[in-house]
Amino acid sequence: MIELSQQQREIIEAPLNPMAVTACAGSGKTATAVRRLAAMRKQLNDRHGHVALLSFSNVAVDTFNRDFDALLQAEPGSKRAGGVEISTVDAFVTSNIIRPHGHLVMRCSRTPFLVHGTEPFLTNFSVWDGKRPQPTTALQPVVVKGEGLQFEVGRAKTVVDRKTATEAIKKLAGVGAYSHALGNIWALKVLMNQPLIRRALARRYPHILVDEAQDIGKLHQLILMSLQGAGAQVSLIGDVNQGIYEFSGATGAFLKQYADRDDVDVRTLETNFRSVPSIVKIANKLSGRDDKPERTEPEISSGAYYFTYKKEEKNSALKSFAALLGDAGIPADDAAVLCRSAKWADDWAGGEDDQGQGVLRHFVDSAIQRDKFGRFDEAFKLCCAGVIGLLDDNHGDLLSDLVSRSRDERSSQMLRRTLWTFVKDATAGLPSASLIADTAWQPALLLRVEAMLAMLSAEYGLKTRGNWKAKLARRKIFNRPLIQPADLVGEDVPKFRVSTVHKVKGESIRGVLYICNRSHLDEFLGGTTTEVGKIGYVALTRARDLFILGVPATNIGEFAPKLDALGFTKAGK
Ligand SMILES: Nc1ncnc2c1ncn2[C@@H]1O[C@H](COP(=O)(O)OP(=O)(O)OP(=O)(O)O)[C@@H](O)[C@H]1O
Repeated sequence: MIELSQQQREIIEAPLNPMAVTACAGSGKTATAVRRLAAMRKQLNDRHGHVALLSFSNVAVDTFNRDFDALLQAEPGSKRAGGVEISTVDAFVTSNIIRPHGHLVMRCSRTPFLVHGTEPFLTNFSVWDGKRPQPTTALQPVVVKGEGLQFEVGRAKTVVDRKTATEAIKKLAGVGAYSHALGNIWALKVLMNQPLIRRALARRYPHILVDEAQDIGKLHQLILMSLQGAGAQVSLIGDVNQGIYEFSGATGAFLKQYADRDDVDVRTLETNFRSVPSIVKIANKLSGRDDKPERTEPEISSGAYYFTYKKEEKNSALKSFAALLGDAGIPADDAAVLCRSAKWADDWAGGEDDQGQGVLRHFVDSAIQRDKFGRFDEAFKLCCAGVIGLLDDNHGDLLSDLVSRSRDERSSQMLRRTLWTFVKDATAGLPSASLIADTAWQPALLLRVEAMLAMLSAEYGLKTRGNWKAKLARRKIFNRPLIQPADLVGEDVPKFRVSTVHKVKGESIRGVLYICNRSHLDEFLGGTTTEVGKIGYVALTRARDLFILGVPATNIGEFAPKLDALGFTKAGK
């Protein structure tokens, strides 16, 4: 059991008022939030009201659930209290607003369902961007100050004529479908048009506590403020320096502005329990904060270092990292190589050449996720997308039912189980990615998928599309395995978890190697004023004991003096 700090205790025990907690990295937001949740529930004198603790990832929600249960178990005689809900912001909005009430504003005659963009029936739903048709599901709503909603599409963020976009969105809504981004618009519309629903929700959730509040985007902000307008009290806890979702409109501004309101109780968490002092010191310099490290510097080599690497000699960089971990007594499975982008992470994990196209590509990627990375959840999602691509158009809503973890009907659960069995079983289900793709993997896939589709039709009445075999034809499939078997690599290269920084947000990792290019480094050193600067800050503050910065060999001359001045040590000195 941890001993709470005074700042943590004061937050947990504060009266039931709206609160804004700005906290530093590693400050124990998780422990504080679950205890605050329990304390709020105890204080709440309302049998029908629920206290909601919301965050932004399933990983965070799982952690909260686990810690909350552990907390209750530690209290003699207590069991999981009612009146508490822990979920993601999206799941909260979906289950409380979109699914039960969305049809009122979407004007559809069924329960609305989320589409992922890959469902074949979506080819009937496009929007003209002024030059070419684009998928309606690619529309991104952006709230523009003074102008309301604007819709952008594509990498170039082309602004689509508002009337054209609205018509396309309504057409999609007419069949009950909404994309992740559009769902929030419908939720907001329900709250704005239906005051009774708004008030009922505020009565059901009189207190809403949002973790990772720097990631609240404009539409989520409007949804929360609408509930607050109807009587709910909203509290926020977060760290603006870790706002790494600016690209999706989450600037951290809401958390900052909220703390300025007179009716909001403002608190701070300023002790870093995670990292050794030398890492906290650099984090302070980058963020302009003055957080206190709780830990003392261990005797064994720890802290913040840099070394150079060459892109074409990745293995040698990984070996150097392994050696530094060895010196610090950190096992490889408590270490990670972090990159700014998914493409880089793929490269550093020994990325595979692209194989497969269209629907077949989903199965290729599914096999790679399962066999190379052991990511079964991801493999399952991709496999579902592949199967849906082989079914008739009118099964458009199946994918969201299958992938979501929401309470589904029995038949849907059985279907999930059938597909899970297919994904897990490399001998009778999704073939092993180590098979030669064109002569062994694809033919096996075809046979096994055929058997599965026959079963889906017999057991669940799911109709297969006429040309399904053509969708699994050998297009862009080559005479080599989907993944290089480890024993073919030939060199004794240490295996590390390789990830984007975004994927490890919220985690503590003993040893971190953050691979940078020149511009990542430049922004890292510029502090937490830019998005890439914040990404570097998140990478740094994941590290408990050892943080290594990988600097391109060609840029070392320029950066070494700056890194030395910041408190880094050159590795091997
Ligand atoms: N009062 C405490 N005493 C000792 N350790 C603590 C205390 N509070 C939290 N911790 C520990 O600090 C570490 C960091 O906590 P946590 O992961 O919740 O940080 P966080 O605030 O969510 O950080 P970040 O935003 O950087 O992800 C955890 O190992 C946690 O157990």
